[in-house]
Amino acid sequence: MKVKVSPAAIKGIVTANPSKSAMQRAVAAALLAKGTSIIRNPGLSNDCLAALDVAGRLGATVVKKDDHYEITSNGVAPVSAEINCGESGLGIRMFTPIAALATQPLTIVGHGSLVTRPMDFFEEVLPKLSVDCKTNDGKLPLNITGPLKANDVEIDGSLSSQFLTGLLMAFGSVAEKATITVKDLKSKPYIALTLQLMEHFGVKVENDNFERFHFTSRQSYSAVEYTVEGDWSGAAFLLVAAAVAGRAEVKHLNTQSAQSDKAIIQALESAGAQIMPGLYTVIIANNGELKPFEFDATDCPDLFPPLVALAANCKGVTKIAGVSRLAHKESDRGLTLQDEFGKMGIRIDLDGDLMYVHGGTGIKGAAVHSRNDHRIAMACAVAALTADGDVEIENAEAINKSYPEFFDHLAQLGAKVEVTSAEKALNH
Ligand SMILES: O=C(O)C1=C[C@@H](OP(=O)(O)O)[C@@H](O)[C@H](O)C1
Ligand SMILES: C=C(OP(=O)(O)O)C(=O)O
Repeated sequence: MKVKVSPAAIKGIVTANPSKSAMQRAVAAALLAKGTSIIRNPGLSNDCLAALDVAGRLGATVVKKDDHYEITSNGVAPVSAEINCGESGLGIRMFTPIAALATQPLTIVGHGSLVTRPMDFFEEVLPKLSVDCKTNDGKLPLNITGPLKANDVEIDGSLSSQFLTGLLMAFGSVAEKATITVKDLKSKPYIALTLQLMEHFGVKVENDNFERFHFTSRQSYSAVEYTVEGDWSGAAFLLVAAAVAGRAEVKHLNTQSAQSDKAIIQALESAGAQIMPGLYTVIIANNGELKPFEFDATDCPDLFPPLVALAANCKGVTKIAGVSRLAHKESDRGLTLQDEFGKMGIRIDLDGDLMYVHGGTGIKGAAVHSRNDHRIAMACAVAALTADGDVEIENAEAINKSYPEFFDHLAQLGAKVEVTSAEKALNH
């Protein structure tokens, strides 16, 4: 699908989409619980739908009601030998240790960018937990045979926090006395979100400074009701759109959330946008010329694309740290942002872990490509708002991975969005 976004002023009110990070975790906890859990404000993005499918294949009964899902489970009891995690990095890294609680051999697959993302971790760590694991040279498919035994284990958290989320969730239902020790953990706030979610479902884990996670006695997940929070990662694009091109109110955003990407507020503040946060709503407005800023996105890597769209509108050079966290996302996002924003006349320099965005030089109308990366499509759409002409985004359907409502929300805020071709694009 090709979508054309034209320059426009932003004005209006919109409700944030449900967080896929929170929704996928809740689906996993509901699978691990015994009884019926209710998930309100459910996400319907591809990653969320993949999580629901995985829960079904691992034995839960998933029923969609008007405004919520009912997930009934008796713990992990696979009804299929193959589990498909779609394109979700969190999905595969979280559900693999959970699936390994079962005794039967399972094959875990995915598609799109997921087939090129690193999974060596499992081959290294799962055998230490009594799980036989074979990867395809560190990539998908994974073949595992459990059952996983939760004992003391030391892991490396530098590539992704998602592996630790998976181990914590799985240990939560079987560990008696065990400690997970993690070295060099990145994306820490995502682990805070995992612990918060586990506690909501009745499993409590103590930690020392996010370095050691202690399970001290056998616990079990309870089937409960859970309401999915609004998504700071998706909303970041709308908040930046408001900061560069007008004013918007985004509702259903919890400013006390454990989500890492609420840090977008700090960047908007440094850039000089006007910010009016409530408890469950955020109003952002343009406040005249935006200033370049410095920001460390090491622990909130998904903010890079909206930060680049913001920086492109700030007069001067913005410096963002954490580029090394981007190499293994849906695309190699440092390079993708450099290429696609380059087409719109914005110079981006990459220097090791640092990104320099040369902003305020004028954004040009151009034809760009999402590179099958949802956050690149959304960043280009936001950049279009202040461009000197239309920006046409090829493979714009990539947004469905996390935020299918994105173009509708942008249009609701006054952007001119037009589907110029419904045909699926060839990969770039
Ligand atoms: O746990 C999660 O929900 C996520 C963790 C982050 O990954 P890393 O830990 O690999 O940075 C983030 O980039 C991803 O989009 C979602
Ligand atoms: C990297 C992302 O997700 P995941 O790793 O879960 O595929 C993302 O949403 O930007």
